[in-house]
Amino acid sequence: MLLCPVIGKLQHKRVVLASSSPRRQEILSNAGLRFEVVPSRFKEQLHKAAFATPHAYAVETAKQKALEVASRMHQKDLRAPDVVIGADTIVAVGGLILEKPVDKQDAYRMLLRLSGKEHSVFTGVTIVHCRSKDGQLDTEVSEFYEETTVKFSELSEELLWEYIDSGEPMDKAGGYGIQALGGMLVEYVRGDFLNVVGFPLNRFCKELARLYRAPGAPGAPRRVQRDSIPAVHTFEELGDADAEGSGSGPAPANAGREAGGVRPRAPRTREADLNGVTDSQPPLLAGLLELMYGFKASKVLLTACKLNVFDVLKDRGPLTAADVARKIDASVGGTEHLLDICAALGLLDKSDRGYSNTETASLHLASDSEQSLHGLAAYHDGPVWGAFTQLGRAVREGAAWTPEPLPQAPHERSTEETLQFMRASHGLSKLTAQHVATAFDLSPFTSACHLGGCTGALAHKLVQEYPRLQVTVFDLPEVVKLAGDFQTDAQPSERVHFVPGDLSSDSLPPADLYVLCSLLHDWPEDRLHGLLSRVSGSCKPGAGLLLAELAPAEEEAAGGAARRPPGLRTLGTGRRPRGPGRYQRLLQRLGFQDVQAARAGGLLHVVLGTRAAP
Ligand SMILES: O=c1[nH]cc([C@@H]2O[C@H](COP(=O)(O)OP(=O)(O)OP(=O)(O)O)[C@@H](O)[C@H]2O)c(=O)[nH]1
Repeated sequence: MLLCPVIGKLQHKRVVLASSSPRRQEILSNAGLRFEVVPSRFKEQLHKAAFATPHAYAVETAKQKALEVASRMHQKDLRAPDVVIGADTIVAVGGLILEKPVDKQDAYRMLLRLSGKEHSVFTGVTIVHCRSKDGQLDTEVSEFYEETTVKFSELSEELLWEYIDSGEPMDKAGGYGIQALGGMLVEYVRGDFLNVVGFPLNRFCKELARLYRAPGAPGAPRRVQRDSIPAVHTFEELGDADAEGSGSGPAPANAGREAGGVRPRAPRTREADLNGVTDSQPPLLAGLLELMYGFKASKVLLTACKLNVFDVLKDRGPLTAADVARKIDASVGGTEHLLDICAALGLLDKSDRGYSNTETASLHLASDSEQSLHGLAAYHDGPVWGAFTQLGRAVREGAAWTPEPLPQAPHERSTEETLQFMRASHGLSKLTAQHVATAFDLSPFTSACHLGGCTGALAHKLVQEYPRLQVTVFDLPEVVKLAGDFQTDAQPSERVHFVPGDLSSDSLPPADLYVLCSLLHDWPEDRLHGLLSRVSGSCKPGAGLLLAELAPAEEEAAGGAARRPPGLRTLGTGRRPRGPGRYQRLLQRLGFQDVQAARAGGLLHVVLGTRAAP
């Protein structure tokens, strides 16, 4: 029996579930839906840190799963299915996203993290309507997510391991199955139970009802245009893109928007190309053009930050260009043009009532938000931009230059330049500190030394996470002198101490854990070896070394970078970024044992080794 007003809408369509999850298959077939199952081959490895919220990550992953299947079936069958459904379930706790555990230890870490606490389960769902037109796949995407709160009891070690040994956690988000043995761990659930199991049936039915209202009514599925911030070709195109985006056909109130994050819009791009269905442009040529045009988008973003556009729009309703112009003390025409480009880049929302921040802009581009990257923007708009405008001259004259000019020449900096560098580093550290501090269980260590620890953002997170830990921040005297300007907490911890010194020449403060974070990625091999040998020499047997470094983009890690320009974050090293395996081998060669690697959010990977007795 099926309830015709909802599931019946799909009765005469070829429906495909792009999921291998037996739970999703069961939930949907119990609801009377007839469908084929084609598991997606999309790798669930999007950069989590690139998403403003956990649900934005789940929605994007669900979308990519569904689009991959739609595209593959279209190519293979020369006939696309009518509807493809994709879903992704994740657990979010304390700023972390948990997916399926990779092994028993991982399951243990996840369950320990959930023990005695509330967490959120998000399932992102995407419904892709497909049509073949002139041999091309045309897709219309609708997406949403559902959140359920789950509270776990305190779990004893014995119960944890018995549960892990049952094998149940391994294919389940967060390492538990609420519908089976895992139900015993749960104190209460607030929200849709089936959402935790893997598919929010109730919300899905509401979405179908909304989508299949009279054709042309508001809420008809929106055409998906592009899934990243568009490349800037000309400013004029960007203005057009915005006009297209806001004027052409109704977009459902929640499509794209609910995912949080930057909402994509793109100018005059062929749909099929963007969904990866056909890729008529050689990747290198597309990459080449993006490199040529990319600086325009950077400059728009950096300028809007500098003029405090995102501060003015934060926590306010939509403002007109004239309102914004008044507040930033700029011309109305110029401001309007800048705001339009920001909207076209997906940084602002534009409506009839004016402009407002996207969630991402308020979270990362306003100067006073907890996760602000305003300092990083100012650093790139100032010294980094300055260094790059002098690049040709530096190359011709043989002057030393690097893409990150300041850390390389610390003694030549003015106080303001040092502060600018510290603000940039502080923003990034605050964003990644939680992930770095919790990637491994560091509770056996009682003293740590963060080498190049700058403002102490990571040190403060470490002492918050580990109540027995004392942390020394070791950095250049001029940095230590200014570190007091950067309060990371209302109550600075007495367990964080600052010691001035130079990493490459002074003896390192004693500690049983040394930490290096986001420091080594653009160092040449000899300098890297030199520092790691010095650190290794300071480690007593049993002491640890924790390295947290930029993770190469997935395609770079997989060796695909040869076809593309190198990742921008490691620009200037002249080689592919080092993956965790490289650091693991280095530590092993230096006499560290039990060297393990883990992901720390989407931006970093972390490697931990223990110094063996000589
Ligand atoms: O309480 C429960 N929580 C979660 C689950 C199951 O966990 C997985 C979540 O993983 P994902 O969303 O990535 O889906 P996959 O299984 O990998 O299938 P895809 O092919 O769609 O990627 C999901 O199976 C949930 O059902 C659970 O069973 N109980």
